[in-house]
Amino acid sequence: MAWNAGPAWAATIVVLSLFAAAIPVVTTWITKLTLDGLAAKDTTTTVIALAFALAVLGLAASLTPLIRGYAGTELDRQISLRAQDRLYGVIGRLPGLARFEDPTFLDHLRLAVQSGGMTPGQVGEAVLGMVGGLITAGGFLGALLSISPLMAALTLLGSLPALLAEILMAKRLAAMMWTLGPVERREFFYSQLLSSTEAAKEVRLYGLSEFLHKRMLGERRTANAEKRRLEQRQTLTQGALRAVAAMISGAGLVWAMMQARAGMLTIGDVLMFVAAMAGVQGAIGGLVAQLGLAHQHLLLFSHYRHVVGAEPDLPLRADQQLPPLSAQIELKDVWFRYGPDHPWILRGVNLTIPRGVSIGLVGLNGSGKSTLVKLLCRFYDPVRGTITWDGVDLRNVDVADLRNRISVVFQDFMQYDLSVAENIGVGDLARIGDRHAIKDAAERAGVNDAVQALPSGYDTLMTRSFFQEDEQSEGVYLSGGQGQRIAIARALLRDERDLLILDEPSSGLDAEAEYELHMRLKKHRAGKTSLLISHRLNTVREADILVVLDDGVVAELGSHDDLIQLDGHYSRLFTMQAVGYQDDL
Ligand SMILES: Nc1ncnc2c1ncn2[C@@H]1O[C@H](COP(=O)(O)OP(=O)(O)OP(=O)(O)O)[C@@H](O)[C@H]1O
Repeated sequence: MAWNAGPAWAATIVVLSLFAAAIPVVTTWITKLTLDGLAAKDTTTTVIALAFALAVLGLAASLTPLIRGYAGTELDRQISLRAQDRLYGVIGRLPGLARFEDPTFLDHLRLAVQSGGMTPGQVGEAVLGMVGGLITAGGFLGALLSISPLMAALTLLGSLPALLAEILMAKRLAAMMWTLGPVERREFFYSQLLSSTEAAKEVRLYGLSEFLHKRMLGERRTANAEKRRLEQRQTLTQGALRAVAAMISGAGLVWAMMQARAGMLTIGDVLMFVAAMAGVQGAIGGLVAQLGLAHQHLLLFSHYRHVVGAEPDLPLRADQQLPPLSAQIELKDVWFRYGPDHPWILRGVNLTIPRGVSIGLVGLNGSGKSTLVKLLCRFYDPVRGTITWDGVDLRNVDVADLRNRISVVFQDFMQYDLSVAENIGVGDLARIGDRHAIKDAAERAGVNDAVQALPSGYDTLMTRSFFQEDEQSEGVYLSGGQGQRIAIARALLRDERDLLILDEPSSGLDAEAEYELHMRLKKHRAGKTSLLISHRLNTVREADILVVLDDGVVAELGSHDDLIQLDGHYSRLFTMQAVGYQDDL
């Protein structure tokens, strides 16, 4: 990945890293030769040439890290861009909702996002650091061998425990990060609540700040305690290993001095020896640290790989075309629950939605109406039974094709921190710049006048979290009902779709606005296939077919008059609402 992201930068880094690793060894060797030359009173120009070489090496040693650092940062930027592109591309292409409701996947996702796509670059850096460390250590060890094979072996041996300890620590660190995943996600959740605009009202009214604050700190303390434990172990281990290394160096130094005093070593040899001891230990220490880092980054990278390699949460078989709806959508014995441990929500739903017919779907809270909508959009597949579109099983068509044929106002609709025009335009990206179509959709949703009255009309931002594009004026917050109408306009922008689904589209509107909206929608839905969910039965009574969902099945089906005559659930609920209104008179 690092190579593909920026081959020229990667090559520069490899060459400079190897060069930088060799510089200390060559410098030390030349210094030894220079000192020996001076001690032997060498009067040839060799000493001058050696000194000149040292000066050039000094220059290279000071410039190399600078250029290497620049190349490294640039390569990191390119890798990160590529990795983010891939990560969010994969997340965006997940066809269903199941992954977003799976805590294990969400933990992998958090760690993948947290690594920011930097891990491939960091692993590459660490590997290069290790290769560099090997070159430096190898060079110095060679030099050390020529002076004392015993000291060379001891130095090497002294560094091995550090290598093993670092691998162990990296493993523990990665395991800890995984264990702390849910803790840190909860901490993030509390901190978001404390600082979010949406939650600010309730948090203040119910006096939740202290409560959330304490919980947030509680999670942080748990994470800190876990991290502290690991760091204490790490500090102890590293302290012991450093002591061993220092003892070996000290013993080596005493030995070298004694040898020099006895005339067995030259001044250059002593310098070479001292530098080689420090160089080998430094290089192996660096190598060990890089190994630990590489291991840690690789483990973090495994979360990234888990997410980018995630299988689609729905089996994708696009072997059949999805033609425009010509006959009907049919649910046959549809059973559904959100997971094997969850209760059944739908228990054998049979329902036909003929083309050109308006359906009104009613039922008590939790009866499964929105779940049925999610199945029609194929955010999940039925556990048993089938949903067909003109006889074609939804499992066999491309989900993008299916969704392209549907327009929905969800009960929990979105309000984006974008301009009003864009908030409507995202309903049909091909027309996001078509101001005429956007205005037309807003008019049909009954929100055009309100939008025109905003400071910048359709260009007004629907948030006060950002400044407008001019960086001067602020956006606005719309009222609940106005926001809902914008969501309706968004759905109406794609009104040539085959199926229009409206899940509680007027829950936030006042009575007059609701009446007016339903009159507009009635006109709009006439002759089109639509599914309207509402608890206010006077708004669905006009539908061609009313469907009552109860206990996971279609309990009643027919026109308003049929169901009143049937004297069942619908009749009871309708009468209750009607009487409620009359009592108020
Ligand atoms: N993503 C989910 N994971 C697990 N359970 C869920 C999920 N979404 C909904 N449920 C459960 O499914 C049941 C049906 O929910 P659904 O939203 O479909 O009901 P509804 O009929 O639309 O209700 P309401 O009238 O309150 O909007 C509820 O018991 C709910 O707790």
